[in-house]
Amino acid sequence: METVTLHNISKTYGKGATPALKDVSFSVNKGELFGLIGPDGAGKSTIFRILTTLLLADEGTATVGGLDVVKDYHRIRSSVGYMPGRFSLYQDLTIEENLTFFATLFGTTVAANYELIKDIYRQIAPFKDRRAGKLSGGMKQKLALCCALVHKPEVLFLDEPTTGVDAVSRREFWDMLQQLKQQGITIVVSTPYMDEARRCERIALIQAGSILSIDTPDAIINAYPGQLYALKAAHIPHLLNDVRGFEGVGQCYAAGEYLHMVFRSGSEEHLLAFLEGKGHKDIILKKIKPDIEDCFIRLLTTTHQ
Ligand SMILES: Nc1ncnc2c1ncn2[C@@H]1O[C@H](COP(=O)(O)OP(=O)(O)OP(=O)(O)O)[C@@H](O)[C@H]1O
Repeated sequence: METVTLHNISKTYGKGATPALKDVSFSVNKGELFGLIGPDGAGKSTIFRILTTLLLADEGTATVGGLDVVKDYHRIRSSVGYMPGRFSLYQDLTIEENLTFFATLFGTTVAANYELIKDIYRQIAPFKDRRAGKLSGGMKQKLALCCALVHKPEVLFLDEPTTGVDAVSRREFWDMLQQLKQQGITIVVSTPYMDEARRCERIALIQAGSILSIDTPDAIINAYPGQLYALKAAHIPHLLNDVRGFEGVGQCYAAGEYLHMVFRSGSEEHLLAFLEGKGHKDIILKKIKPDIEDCFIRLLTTTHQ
């Protein structure tokens, strides 16, 4: 059953501006952990603002829990949890005061829905008298999640919850989301970190207001056309220039300590001979499986050609 739907949603902020969303359509199933994956400015926050009824789309329709975001905005607001990208807590209130405040706002109490938040809250409870402004990034994130959950929402919208948080806290956060999913909550989460896509059941890759692809991470990876290679040599900056000068190579870009590349028409032997001729040493060229970032880059060029 579909819990969140968007049909042909478009949005432009102000006259003459570049559209933030262009004809976006997708749906999220009940109980699904769905990821919106894309770089800054892709349009992720705009989608969240429309779905949480804070912003009107110019065109298209959207529903949450079967309710229309325009007509039924009031009912939607009480049935969803929203953790906006920018830190949304009251800096001068303590952990406990923030949580009580959000519970009161929704006409409930912390005790009434404690079961849902207890595993997360336990981790920050030792600091419950500390002001939110004095918490670490990871603790702020846990508190914000508790506040978004305290009224037991059916759908949870999390806008870049792991941005600016350390690697361990990021991993812990995704573990928490898996646990919430077990409790039947539908979760829509955005991230600019491609490696986090793997933690979602399905993802939408989004760029410049358009959806490039929607599927499971595995299906997106399996749909990668052709063979991807990783290439390394003693001097990487020159290598990138030289490879780009070789006719038979299609895309080539830096990816960690390697370059990732695909052949357009050339072969491994020809490329190796070409690079050796340019004086490159210790060359490693190997076939690799793409990750989500490779798929994203590939989709970007095929979509914009
Ligand atoms: N209030 C606003 N007024 C004008 N333009 C806006 C506003 N909010 C967003 N935009 C523009 O709309 C586009 C999409 O922005 P959006 O915030 O939805 O992207 P995002 O993927 O969430 O990225 P970010 O992480 O940077 O917020 C961007 O070009 C952005 O500059």
